[in-house]
Amino acid sequence: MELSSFPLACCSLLLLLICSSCVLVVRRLFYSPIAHFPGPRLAAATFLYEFYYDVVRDGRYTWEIRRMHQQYGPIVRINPYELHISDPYFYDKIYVGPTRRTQKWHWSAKMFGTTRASVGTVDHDVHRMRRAALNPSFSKQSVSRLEPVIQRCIDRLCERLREFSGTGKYVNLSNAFTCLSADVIGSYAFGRPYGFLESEDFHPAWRKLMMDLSRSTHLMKQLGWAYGLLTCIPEFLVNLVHPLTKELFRLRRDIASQIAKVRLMDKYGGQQVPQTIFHGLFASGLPAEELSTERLTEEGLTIVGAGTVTTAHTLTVIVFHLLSNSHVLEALRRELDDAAAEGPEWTWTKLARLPLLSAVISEGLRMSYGVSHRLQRISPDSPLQYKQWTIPAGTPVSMTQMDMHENETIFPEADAFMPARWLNEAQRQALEAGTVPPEAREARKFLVPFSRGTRACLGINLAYAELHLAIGSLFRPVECGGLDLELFETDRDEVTCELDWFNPAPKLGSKGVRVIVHR
Ligand code: HEM
Repeated sequence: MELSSFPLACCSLLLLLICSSCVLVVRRLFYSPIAHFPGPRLAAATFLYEFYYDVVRDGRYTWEIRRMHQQYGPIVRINPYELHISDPYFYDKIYVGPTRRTQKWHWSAKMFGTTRASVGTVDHDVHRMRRAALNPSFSKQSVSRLEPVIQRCIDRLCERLREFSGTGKYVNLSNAFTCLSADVIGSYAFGRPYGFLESEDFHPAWRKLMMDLSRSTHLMKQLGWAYGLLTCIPEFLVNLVHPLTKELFRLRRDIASQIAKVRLMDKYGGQQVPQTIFHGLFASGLPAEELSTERLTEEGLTIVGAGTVTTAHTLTVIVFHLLSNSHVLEALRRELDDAAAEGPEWTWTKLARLPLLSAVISEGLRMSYGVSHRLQRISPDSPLQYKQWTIPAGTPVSMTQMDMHENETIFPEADAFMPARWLNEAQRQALEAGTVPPEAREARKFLVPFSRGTRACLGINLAYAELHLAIGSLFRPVECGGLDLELFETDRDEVTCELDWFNPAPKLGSKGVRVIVHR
């Protein structure tokens, strides 16, 4: 190309870009199947609106969507393709079981960089196949078999915490719980714990990595192609351009090598093979291409990520509120004292029957939300009817768990930690009278930390087992191994969700929930 024609080529290209952008905007605003839904025109015209709140302002679109609902009503178009609903009574119509095919939206499914894992699988039938292979490892029975491993990790955590008593040093519980959940999932996925609980300071870098990856989900969604590009360039360059991606690659490599080991064990280990999630996958009958190390590495990455931050966050929120509400803590200790007096058995089954402990866990799950990001689902074959609105088949529709859990009509004083809201009247009176309430309330229609339907959390049973065993063990009588904890320079801000990084995150610069361990 001659030098003189270069500016002309640039101008033509620019003009083409401007014209095609205009056509795109007109199409989105006037000819989209959801053009008639309410919402800001700018959000309907371009993803830049969401980009501004989630990338530039670091995870604030969730709150902007709340504002939109105040202005436009319970159904809002929040970007060129997606509708968001704020109505707890509609939740079960979006997050449905196998009776209706449900797809994920390819645009948001790539936010974890694992589109071949169950969590990132768009297609309903492929997801069903992948999920069916994983489900047996996460059934109640399988998790009950895992209980000794979970309890061993919790006992180790308690021992490690006890080492801090009398030293005058505080412990960062946010980090400690992240080590606990990572060691549990490491043991179950690959047959050996990561060993993070042995780290002197509870390995803050691990939690930071998990949260940084969580934070980058918005960028992955908006600029998924950039991640694809990063995977193509040499690793030493990746480190210069984007150090977090280098860490992610390291984690991927580590998981891939763990999977390769499990594969070898599975082939040559005979009867000695430990029952791990990946051993279960190799025995699941999935077709060979589904068992490639590349795909299983993505599954492993999600399992490690999903099984770590979520449970740790819920535990942190629960302990913070218990230590801030002495009357609830005293009642819980009484319940656990009585349970301990019944005999040495200390199992998930026994603890799950304790009404106040279960109520504390439900309230903790409510206040920690599960995930803070809206979850998109698509009904590919049939339209959805919401009030007078017909939502065309194939439209991504989302709701936000945080909106459900903070709904004042359903949960009055939603801001307050009130486990009693999960107890019936008789149980509540018993609690106020200082006795242990008899049995827990069942209906929890609006508590959705794990989401619902075919795409709901895979690890529900594991999470409940960890929560019951960990809270039950931390606050059991001291002579049975329990602990006496006190908050250290920690206020509510440390557990208040200020930023939506898919997982709830507190304000920037947060130091985590810190405690002093008393003798
Ligand atoms: C308190 C703890 C937990 C909470 C609140 C939670 C919440 C959730 C939610 C809301 C989803 C749906 C995400 C989506 O639609 O994109 C999900 C999916 C998932 N969770 Fe959990 N989770 C927890 C613990 C765990 C644990 C311990 C594991 C262990 C492996 C786990 C593994 C997964 C996986 C693999 C998925 C993807 C499932 C699929 O798409 O088929 N989670 N979780």
